Amino acid sequence: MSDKTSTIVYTLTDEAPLLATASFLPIIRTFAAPAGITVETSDISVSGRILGQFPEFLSEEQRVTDNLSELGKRTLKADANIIKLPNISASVAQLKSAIKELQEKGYKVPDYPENPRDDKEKDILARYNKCIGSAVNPVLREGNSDRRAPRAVKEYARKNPHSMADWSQASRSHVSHMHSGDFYHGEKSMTLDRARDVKMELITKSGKTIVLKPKVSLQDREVIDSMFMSKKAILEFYEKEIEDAHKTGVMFSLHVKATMMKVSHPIVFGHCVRIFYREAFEKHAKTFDELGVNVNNGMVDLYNKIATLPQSTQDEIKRDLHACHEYRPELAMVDSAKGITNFHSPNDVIVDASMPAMIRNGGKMWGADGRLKDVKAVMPESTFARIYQEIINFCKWHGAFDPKTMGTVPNVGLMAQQAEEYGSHDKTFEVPEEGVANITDLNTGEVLMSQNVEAGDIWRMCQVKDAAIRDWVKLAVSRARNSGMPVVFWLDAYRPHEAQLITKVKMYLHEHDTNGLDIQIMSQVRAMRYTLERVARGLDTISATGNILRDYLTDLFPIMELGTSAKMLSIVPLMAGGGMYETGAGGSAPKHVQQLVEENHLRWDSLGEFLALAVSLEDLGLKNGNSKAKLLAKTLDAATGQLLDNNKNPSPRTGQLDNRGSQFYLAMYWAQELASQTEDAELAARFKPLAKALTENEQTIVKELADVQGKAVDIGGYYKPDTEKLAKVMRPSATFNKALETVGA
Ligand SMILES: NC(=O)C1=CN([C@@H]2O[C@H](COP(=O)(O)OP(=O)(O)OC[C@H]3O[C@@H](n4cnc5c(N)ncnc54)[C@H](OP(=O)(O)O)[C@@H]3O)[C@@H](O)[C@H]2O)C=CC1
Ligand SMILES: O=C(O)CCC(=O)C(=O)O
Ligand SMILES: [Mg+2]
Repeated sequence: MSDKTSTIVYTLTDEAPLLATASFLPIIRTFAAPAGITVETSDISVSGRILGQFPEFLSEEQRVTDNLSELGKRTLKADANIIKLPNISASVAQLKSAIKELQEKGYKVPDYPENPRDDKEKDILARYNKCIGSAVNPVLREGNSDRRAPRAVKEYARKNPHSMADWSQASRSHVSHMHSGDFYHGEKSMTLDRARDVKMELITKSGKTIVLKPKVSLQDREVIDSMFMSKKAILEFYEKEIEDAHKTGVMFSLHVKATMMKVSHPIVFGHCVRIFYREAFEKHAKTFDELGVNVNNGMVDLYNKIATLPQSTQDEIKRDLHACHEYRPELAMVDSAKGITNFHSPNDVIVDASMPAMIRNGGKMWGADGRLKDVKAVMPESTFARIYQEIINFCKWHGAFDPKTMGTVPNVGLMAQQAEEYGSHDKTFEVPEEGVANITDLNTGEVLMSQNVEAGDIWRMCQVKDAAIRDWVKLAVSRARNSGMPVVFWLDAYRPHEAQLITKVKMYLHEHDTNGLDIQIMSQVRAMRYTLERVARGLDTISATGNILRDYLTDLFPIMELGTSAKMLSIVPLMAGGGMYETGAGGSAPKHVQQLVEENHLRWDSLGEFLALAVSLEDLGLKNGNSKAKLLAKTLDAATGQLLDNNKNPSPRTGQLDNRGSQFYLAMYWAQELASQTEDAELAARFKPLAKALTENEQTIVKELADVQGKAVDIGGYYKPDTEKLAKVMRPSATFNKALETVGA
């Protein structure tokens, strides 16, 4: 057993997952060491990523390696075994706060140059841009995605159903998307006949050639798409929908994915804000221009920038903004108590989580008065928005889903190698002038695809590699075989890109023994309807989808079934042979940090980490023939089962069992399982003292963990907490800490 193959890399990320790690990592290391497993860490937090970008601004001791790139390289190795926790996909406002915190801590990283004046500032901005949005996942996801609710978790949810609000047939909530002029309607797609290098260029009406992307190397049989969103069409669409919401008296909400679609969706978001407050923006255009206000980053940007103006001007602008509300619909709120609207920041309402939350709430969102109300959910891109209308239709007709009886919908997602839209940031452009946008072969000059575009349109090219599609089909077939569930490929034959995929899926299905399997291909809306009809009858159905629907469905169904996507198993079988185990599909829940700091209670549920660790250990055991690792996995699964059976999940309420208490119980059950098994006497002997110490001191430890709650604590920072302070806060039980030491390395 070589050292290399016995290593698990555990990521250090941000917010609640990072806090939970401060307590969980010592537990993992205690259990892993007797099996010869080393647990390394890799800091890929926002602050870590920033520091990794600017070594020359830092002192020798402050410098860190670019962990994200290193970890990205590791995913290409056959022995990679990575546990990846959710991380912040930062908005510009979050990035600026992180920079400020680092500067205050003595790290001399440069300011964020919003409007770079020279090459040096342009370089700084380019480096910072690598830290914003979904900067981590696309680098690490060198495999397709397998997300599902483990049986024990599903059973737990059936026995302990979360609340689901009622749906009324009279609900007025609905989804509004564009019906022309969006990415869907003008899309072109092709499968390459051979490897080619291409460029993306704009031939302007005035005769200029603007090269937007000088070179993209494409592989043989790769699928590429060219699509654009018309600015004119989206502005008209917003005007119409805002007016419609106002006239019909429903609340207005906008749902985008500005994290993953970090180039296109902030633009899509900004247009909506400017149309909503059109009169105020027209009146103050000159001032906003001078201040460099950019509401693509949300109203927060506007409020921050006008703060430099004389009070009377600020008041006038605010008055004019408020005046717009007179003839505009009510806006959905993110935090009604603090007056934070849907327009505050493009990352506050993230479609994959926000739409399920709305559906779980009986189709309602919060209004400014703190009440739940019917809402128009605006998602400009029609491609995937329609699935939400379909589920709304279903809920209006059949009522809310019942977590006690509903079936499960696991997902097999085409994600590898920056598949589809989620890999398109570096090939997405806001068109500067009217013209023809071409994807042109660099060697032959052949124009592969061309689009007529106008100034302000968003033009992008997406790619998906043949090997990724082939691997996805293989994964779908193997999940169907292993689970016995039917699989539906959610593919729309009318959409050019998906028509190309359908051809490939049909071709690659022939490579497998599909005898006895139920595999179908259906357009999104039909697939949704078919799946929901089964869900309501308690039947299970695997969804095999592209990258965006992977993201949407792996929040949507888990939130209906389990109350959160954080309890999912989320496996990325890396194409090079290794494995990455993501912890849930959930995010990093900023309000959890606030509760910890104010009340020393962490409500974060580490169930996702427990599940990920078990599959990571199992994989290590299987690949290395390490029977101890396999046994650790088996006993951990049993311990997690006990944790669920005994209801030892964290409570959201201060004073009750929290994340630390839940982790303690996991450790106790795990140690008991190891001590009592008979497969490996050595491991049993190693863990007996720990099992005894934890069992005997259960009450003391739980009390020690509860006693610290209720008071404010200092963890020495938000984006870069102080490691020692954090360890002290997250490991407050001396009895527990001492017991862990009994195992020894
Ligand atoms: N894979 C990744 O790296 C991902 C990262 N993100 C990032 O996460 C941040 C927040 O995103 P947001 O859209 O608010 O989604 P979250 O999933 O963080 O939060 C939604 C809500 O779900 C509940 N929740 C989620 N996970 C857990 C858990 N483990 N234990 C208990 N409750 C949980 C919390 O609700 P409550 O406490 O009220 O019950 C939380 O407020 C953003 O920065 C986003 O970019 C988002 C998705 C994936
Ligand atoms: O990377 C991100 O920003 C979010 C990822 C996400 O939502 C998911 O994978 O489900
Ligand atoms: Mg998601």
